[in-house]
Amino acid sequence: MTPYAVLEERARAVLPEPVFDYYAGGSGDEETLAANARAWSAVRLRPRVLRDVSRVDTSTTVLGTRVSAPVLVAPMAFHRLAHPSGELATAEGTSTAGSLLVLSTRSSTRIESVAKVSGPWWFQAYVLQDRSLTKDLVQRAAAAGARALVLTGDTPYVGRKRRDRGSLAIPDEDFRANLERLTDLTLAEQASNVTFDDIGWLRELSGLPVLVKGVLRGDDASRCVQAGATGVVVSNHGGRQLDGAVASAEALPEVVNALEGRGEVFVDGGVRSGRDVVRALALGARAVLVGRPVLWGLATEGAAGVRRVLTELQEDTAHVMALAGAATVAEVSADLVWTP
Ligand SMILES: Cc1cc2nc3c(=O)[nH]c(=O)nc-3n(C[C@H](O)[C@H](O)[C@H](O)COP(=O)(O)O)c2cc1C
Ligand SMILES: CCCCCCC(=O)C(=O)O
Repeated sequence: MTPYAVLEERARAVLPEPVFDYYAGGSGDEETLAANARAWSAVRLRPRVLRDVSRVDTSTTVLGTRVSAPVLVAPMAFHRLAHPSGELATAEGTSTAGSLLVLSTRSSTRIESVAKVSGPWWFQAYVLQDRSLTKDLVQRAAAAGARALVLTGDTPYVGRKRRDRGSLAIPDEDFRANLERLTDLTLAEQASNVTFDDIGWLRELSGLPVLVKGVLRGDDASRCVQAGATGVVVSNHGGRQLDGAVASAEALPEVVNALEGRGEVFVDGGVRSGRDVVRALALGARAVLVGRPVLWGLATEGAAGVRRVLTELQEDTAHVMALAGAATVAEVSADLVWTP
């Protein structure tokens, strides 16, 4: 079993089945969920020999913020389903690992409380049916110290997951952690009329740089940047939205080529090892985001588990960089990828 599979099994053992299924599942037949992991494996590396790798530095910057490694925490909903300390534990584990948390609109803990215990963090924005709710959330996030917004663009409707058999109960207090005044629940659903124009709207509201998450095409990435985005996150939502969508590793080169350095490119989906991190950087990503592994760490050991997942990924990244002949993140360049 891979270290990731071992961790996943540990989480399965401690989580109620509906919660595990909600976290682990993908949409439809889970084709894209499976494709994500396979596509990283298909990227072969061309290691350099006879390079001085006696010291390897995995640190880098993301939108100007220094992080200990190019590995960030993806936005994920409802961490209190995994652990009573929820997003507070995730924020603590993330900052002690020197990483950066992207806090979900669907956080089950108040934004301001997370901000107090967090290192650098970004806020993930879903545009909700009642846009005044979104306005309030992003302005609160900016006031609480978020350094960027991540607008998720791939969720006009939530993907249908067969593993969700309707038995997942989200406690009202978790659902409403940041939506106390909500009376009509439908108003807190994702809006299905979000467009490129909303990038400028969010920038103006918050005064923050905006990344667009869920981009899988070069033309969309270009339009995001033209509309004012500072970059994009290449993502298929961890295989939870359009099943059959291209794997993230397959989409990344098209997006990187289209942007030609006009914005920072991040990627997520199936990143499970230092090999995958190095593959992503070599294909042009600034950093990766990891999702489910962080939830498994949180479920099994709280903040310490989140920290462990991130530091093990960092250490593995350093090891893979050394064996590939790259002493710094800048040295992880396109020539490391083998093209048949
Ligand atoms: C349980 C769960 C909840 C998620 N919630 C959100 C969310 O609230 N907002 C969002 O933009 N993406 C959300 N995502 C998608 C992640 O941000 C990310 O794209 C994906 O998990 C990365 O794939 P990985 O889990 O294979 O690493 C969620 C993913 C999972 C597994
Ligand atoms: C009941 C609201 C579900 C929000 C969707 C969170 C998400 O992006 C995901 O589960 O994936």
